[in-house]
Amino acid sequence: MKEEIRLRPGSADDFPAICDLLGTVFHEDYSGELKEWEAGIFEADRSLVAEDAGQVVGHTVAFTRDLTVPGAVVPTAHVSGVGVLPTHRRRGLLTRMMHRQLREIADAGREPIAALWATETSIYPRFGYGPAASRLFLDIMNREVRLPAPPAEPSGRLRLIDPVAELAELSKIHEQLRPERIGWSNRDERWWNYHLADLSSLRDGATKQSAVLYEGPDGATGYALWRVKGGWTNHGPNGEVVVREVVAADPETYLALWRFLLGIDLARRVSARLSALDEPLLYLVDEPRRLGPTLVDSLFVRLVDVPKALSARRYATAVDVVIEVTDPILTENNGRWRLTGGPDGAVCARTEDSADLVCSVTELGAAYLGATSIAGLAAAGRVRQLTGNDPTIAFSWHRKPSPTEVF
Ligand SMILES: CC(=O)SCCNC(=O)CCNC(=O)[C@H](O)C(C)(C)COP(=O)(O)OP(=O)(O)OC[C@H]1O[C@@H](n2cnc3c(N)ncnc32)[C@H](O)[C@@H]1OP(=O)(O)O
Repeated sequence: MKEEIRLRPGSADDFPAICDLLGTVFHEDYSGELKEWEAGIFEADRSLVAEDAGQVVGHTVAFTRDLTVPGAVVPTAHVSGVGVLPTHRRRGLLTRMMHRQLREIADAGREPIAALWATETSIYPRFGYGPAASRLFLDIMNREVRLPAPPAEPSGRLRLIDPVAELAELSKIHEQLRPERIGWSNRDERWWNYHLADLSSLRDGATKQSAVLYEGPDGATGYALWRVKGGWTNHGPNGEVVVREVVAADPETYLALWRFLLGIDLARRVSARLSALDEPLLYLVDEPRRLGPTLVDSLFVRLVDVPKALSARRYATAVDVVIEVTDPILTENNGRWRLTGGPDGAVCARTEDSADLVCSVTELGAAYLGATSIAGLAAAGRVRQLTGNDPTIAFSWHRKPSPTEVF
């Protein structure tokens, strides 16, 4: 009789087989430097494998990190490394792994939400993950856009640095800004090393990673990371600056960093793949159209513990609303919840009162970071508003999410 495919916790011994699987499903070479890179952040005790006759045929892992949400920093299971071998796809293995992983996160009780980046947008809503943030891919014609002049007497100056040698500086700025930046994940030393690792297999024909720091009288206030893909045509230089990250504490720093990136010689394009929907660059340049923005989904959020998650974040205005939630996977979330609170905090408790709105846990995940409008979801028929008590403004936030890394 054919043995059933079983799910079991992963272990450090499974790591080579997991890398082989990830290499197969993501069409990458996960041997050598990529394998070493992944080993630096692998959490064996939070990995889940599907095993068929001794072979690892499916995998997922939840990384232990925090996420900044409106008004709070919340422990968040960062789900990643999801794959099922092509020989075993569409037999419900992902479904089994997602259900088991969510149950384990819920039972552990530490993380009220989970988050992930999806390779394909349609995969995760069925498991309660809602598209909670969007990003802009920018494809900038750098010679066609003008930025305002820098201040006559700038308070800081730019210095090219080795990002690994000056990790402490980068980390300090990141930590100072993180509590306010929706969608940012904390980076301990392992995650900084992972983030800054400059693997040749990830350069896609570009130079090694470069970095610049903006330093004012009281210390560094921002940095940028980028690479350049050199190129020439019959018309001359045609390089592309590939921006990885721009972190700035204030408008002067932000302007200085982008002036620098847009002005790099021998480049005719500047690309950035993690720009926020309210990216200040949109409001700085004279020709935003020449930024070539394309809208793409980014972070998906799953409320694992609905009352805990809803009371963990803050709200833009006073809110007192009853939400009827459906969650076919974590059924303890089913039912009516009264959310009361505002800018200083919130509480959420089970109620028998009648509902103002009805939705699935996926829509709550989509609205959680303040970027997806509840009224918009209602207009799409995804949320049912039963009364005029509309929490759309309360759920929104003054800045859009700006996740800085695909984990
Ligand atoms: C957070 C991350 O790591 S994102 C990375 C996701 N991984 C990848 O993209 C790697 C390549 N793909 C794969 O490894 C697999 O196809 C997976 C993991 C996406 C899906 O695994 P499977 O075991 O085939 O999924 P499963 O059989 O449980 O399918 C569940 C449902 O999702 C649907 N589904 C699965 N994959 C996809 C997809 N790529 N696009 C659209 N729908 C999908 C199935 O059709 C099925 O729908 P149904 O219930 O209506 O029939």
